[in-house]
Amino acid sequence: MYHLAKSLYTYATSKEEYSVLLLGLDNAGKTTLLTQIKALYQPRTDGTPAPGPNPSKTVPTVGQNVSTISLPDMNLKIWDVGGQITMRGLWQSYYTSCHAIIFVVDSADVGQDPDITRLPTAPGRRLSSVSVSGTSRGNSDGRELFSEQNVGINAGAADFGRLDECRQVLESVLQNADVAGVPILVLANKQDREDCVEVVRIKEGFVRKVFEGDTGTGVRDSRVLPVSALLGSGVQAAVEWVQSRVKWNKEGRPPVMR
Ligand SMILES: Nc1nc2c(ncn2[C@@H]2O[C@H](COP(=O)(O)OP(=O)(O)OP(=O)(O)O)[C@@H](O)[C@H]2O)c(=O)[nH]1
Ligand SMILES: [Mg+2]
Repeated sequence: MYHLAKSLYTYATSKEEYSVLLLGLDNAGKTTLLTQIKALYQPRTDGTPAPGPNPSKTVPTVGQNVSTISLPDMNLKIWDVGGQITMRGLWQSYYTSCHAIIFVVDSADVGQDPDITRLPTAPGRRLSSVSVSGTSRGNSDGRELFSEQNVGINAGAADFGRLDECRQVLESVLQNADVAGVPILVLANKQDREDCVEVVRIKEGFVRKVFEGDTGTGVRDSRVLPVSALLGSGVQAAVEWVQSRVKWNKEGRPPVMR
């Protein structure tokens, strides 16, 4: 009887917790986004809002930052991991336990015409040429997948910014069997910048092609949204999308009860 009462009490007082993984190239704005989300959703103990992002204090992430925000019907535990090449090998260790992925793209660093079909191709740069092995389609060592040659660095396509690198990194995330069925939100960040490209161009230029390609077949649910992590515009819509999709996918990836 005691055990029954205890489990009923625990059930009644606990909350569903979902893990959200922030991914994207270095400098995309992941840490800025996490800081903005905290400012919007995580008041300090005295009730005042947490401070918003401060560009002069932002440094490249080495390792991870994690914060839990409390929403009326769930907690979202948000993992911000470093996007530098040397950090990307760590990403896959988060895949099995995440309920959603937010892939952040710097909209001011994909060229003014972000259409992958226009990118010059250099032999040996395509991800399909990467040898794969191991249980999760070759990601036993993510560093190999994300080596400079494989992610299109020094591709000689200055007009396209880091478009090809971005596309290959997104493809390699989707290729991992551990993220199959996980909702993926792509954020076209830095929409406040004058030199940014519109979300529709990022979507049509490369994201849709990645999702519709071979690597995107395991994606259950995806969306592309414009945001400015720095100013906060679009951030609430992004959180709401994640909130609704993790719930919808709850049977595929059940939450942790806390
Ligand atoms: N204008 C503008 N700048 C932004 C925005 N988001 C991020 N930045 C700037 O972009 C730079 C990189 O931001 P970070 O948040 O550190 O990027 P990151 O993705 O966490 O980078 P890594 O930790 O290296 O993976 C910083 O100078 C930010 O101030 C945005 O929405 N608008
Ligand atoms: Mg960071």
